[in-house]
Amino acid sequence: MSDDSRPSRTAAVIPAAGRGVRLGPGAPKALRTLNGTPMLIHAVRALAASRAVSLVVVVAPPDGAAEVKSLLDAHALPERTDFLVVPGGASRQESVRLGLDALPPGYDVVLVHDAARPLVPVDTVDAVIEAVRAGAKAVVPALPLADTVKEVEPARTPGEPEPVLATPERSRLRAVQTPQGFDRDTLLRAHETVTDNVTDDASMVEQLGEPVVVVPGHEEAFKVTRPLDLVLAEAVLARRRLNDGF
Ligand SMILES: Nc1ccn([C@@H]2O[C@H](COP(=O)(O)OP(=O)(O)OP(=O)(O)O)[C@@H](O)[C@H]2O)c(=O)n1
Ligand SMILES: C[C@](O)(CO)[C@H](O)COP(=O)(O)O
Repeated sequence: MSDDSRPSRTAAVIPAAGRGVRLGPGAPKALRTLNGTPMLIHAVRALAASRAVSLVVVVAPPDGAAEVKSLLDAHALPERTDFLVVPGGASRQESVRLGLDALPPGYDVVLVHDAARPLVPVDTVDAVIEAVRAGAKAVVPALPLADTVKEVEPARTPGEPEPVLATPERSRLRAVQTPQGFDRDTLLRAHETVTDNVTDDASMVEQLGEPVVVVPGHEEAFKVTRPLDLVLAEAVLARRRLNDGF
């Protein structure tokens, strides 16, 4: 387990500014509740559970910074952790960059964690931090795939059959999660340099030509994307309560 006794200091940026279109109509995804508590609060608690994380920067929906500040004030969070809230942007990439702009000096390890992955276990968070502290410039937690994957020629009309182009060797593929962990300077350089639209921060570091390594992810770090994921997330919380003896 990590601790703060080493000179290295770790901050986490939590992009939480997405609408959650795939989840269906309603409040911005991070503000929707799981067992009565906003998803964002679950995600903040999951990151702040690591004793190595001393600052959490929450990137709120563009017009929701005041609401997010009130939510953080209204929920019990570890006193050892500082919190900042900034408004987000139109894409995940822009939201992460706005979070990085707000990072004060003195943090050399930076995690980027989706608010939409509210149940990541602290051991996964600590494993990512440890790998960065051990010298990796970019670390991603990931899992082997459960399904065979096909590369296709995407249909021009939804529902049309799609020709298969290839079947990539599954043993070499990983499904990537968050938190992704970075040496701060490398992540800042990636966000300053890469302008392509990408879906994760590690791929920006790859584009710099810097090495990225994978550590084991966790099933419970899944992303809440579609309505069925809400059912799964609440089932995981119910199982945890049972295991904790509540
Ligand atoms: N403009 C955006 C878009 C996404 N995110 C965040 O990036 C994370 C991963 O994005 P995803 O799960 O794809 O969320 P949404 O963009 O909200 O989902 P959808 O595509 O269904 O709208 C989420 O925590 C989301 O809040 C963000 O901070 N700013
Ligand atoms: C960052 C991420 O969670 C890694 O799996 C993912 O890439 C986010 O992608 P999305 O396109 O915003 O769902």
